[in-house]
Amino acid sequence: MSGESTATGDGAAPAVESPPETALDTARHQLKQAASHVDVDPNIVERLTYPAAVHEVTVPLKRDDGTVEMLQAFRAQHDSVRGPYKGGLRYHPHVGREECIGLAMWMTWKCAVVDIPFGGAKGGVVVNPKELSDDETERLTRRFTNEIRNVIGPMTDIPAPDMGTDAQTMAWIMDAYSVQEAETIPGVVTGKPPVIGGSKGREEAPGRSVAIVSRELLAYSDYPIEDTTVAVQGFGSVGANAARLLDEWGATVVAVSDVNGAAYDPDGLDTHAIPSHDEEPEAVTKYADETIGSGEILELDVDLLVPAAIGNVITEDNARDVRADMVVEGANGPTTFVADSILTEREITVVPDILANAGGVTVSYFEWLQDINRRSWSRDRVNEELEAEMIAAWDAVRSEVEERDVTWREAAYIVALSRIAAAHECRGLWP
Ligand SMILES: NC(=O)C1=CN([C@@H]2O[C@H](COP(=O)(O)OP(=O)(O)OC[C@H]3O[C@@H](n4cnc5c(N)ncnc54)[C@H](OP(=O)(O)O)[C@@H]3O)[C@@H](O)[C@H]2O)C=CC1
Ligand SMILES: O=C(O)CCC(=O)C(=O)O
Repeated sequence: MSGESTATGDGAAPAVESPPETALDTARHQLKQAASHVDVDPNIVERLTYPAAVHEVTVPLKRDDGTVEMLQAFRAQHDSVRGPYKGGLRYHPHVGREECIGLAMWMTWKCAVVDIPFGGAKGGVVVNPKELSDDETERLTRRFTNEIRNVIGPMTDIPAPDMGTDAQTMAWIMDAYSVQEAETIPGVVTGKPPVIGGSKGREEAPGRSVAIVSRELLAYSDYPIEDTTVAVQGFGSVGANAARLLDEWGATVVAVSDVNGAAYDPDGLDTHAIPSHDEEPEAVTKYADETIGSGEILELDVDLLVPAAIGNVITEDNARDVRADMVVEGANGPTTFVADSILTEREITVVPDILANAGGVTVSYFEWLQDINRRSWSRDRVNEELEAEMIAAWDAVRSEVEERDVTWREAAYIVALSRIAAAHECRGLWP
């Protein structure tokens, strides 16, 4: 299938080697570790070790030259005890079945940490979006929507953007789905453009929550933000928004990177002058005076490191070279399980993805509420409510850190797993 040959194409030029642990391995290890801290029915843990369903489809893509390529695509649905499945869709050459399951599990915990009434899902198409024209991306998206339309819906499973997809992709999904249903159904996806029911502030939200959590961690650790140095790997929806906010709030952002490498200035970069992935892909190093490698950014001697690109970048091989005092995970699963133990042993504080980047799905929830009510919120209201939700989640996790003397990741899992297990107990697991 040509989707498989696309998967090994060189267009994305990954800056890291193939993953030593799959997202699913990591997610399962983390669940097992969390379960050891919580008084939870082992049958519930066993249930949560597996996805409820994984839908695998093949999508014919008609290229502009008239040829047709068959692409592989997935939608993994993990758990819906607290509400409809929720999670992003990525277009990336390395999308895989196990990766989608692991990412769907993280969505379940993430929604529970911020206490929003959704479960976890994730999906994607095995394709390099940088090799597609806009027309090809639209055709692919509409056809993919048709292939999964029976398993998505505003009350069942609600996709959103992730790597390689954006607001326009969500608009095409909403349109393709609505045409089939013969009515306009904005709530089938979130992360849409505001003109068709998207929420103001959704695009910046995951980066904003990474910045909020970083700010809280710095205050908690007695690091004045104006004396703090930061490095951010990935300058897309998550990384660029996080870097720019931290810059605005007084931190010195010394390095930001994309797939080609990093712009570096020990005196601080002007993050607004560097094009984000949305503004111009692969342009971070284009205008920089000084550059370093994409991997090197992870080993800079900074106070705070924010990996916000792809998964599995901090591994057994480089975890001992990380020199930051704190890591706030912007990407999903940037730290492998083994690397996480090494960072813990080295007393490097790691705030996990399921808390740090949860602002995206939180504002997706606000968007879904706005769609149901057919009433839009102001950007100020969105940002104020996001701030309140993130601080509540931060406080819940911080309490567990303090009371149980566990890592921030264990604490976030304890909060999530307790809420999910309580819902399973209450609904009854075994019919
Ligand atoms: N978008 C969302 O709502 C959310 C996303 N996330 C997670 O955050 C991460 C980033 O997503 P998002 O910001 O949306 O993605 P984008 O596609 O907007 O941006 C990704 C960024 O990472 C860079 N990048 C890609 N591959 C590599 C690589 N191999 N090495 C270094 N840099 C690389 C890209 O560079 P280039 O421009 O050169 O391609 C780009 O700057 C993912 O893990 C995603 O799952 C988490 C929560 C919500
Ligand atoms: O907004 C959403 O529904 C999900 C965003 C996402 O995929 C994520 O948080 O990883």
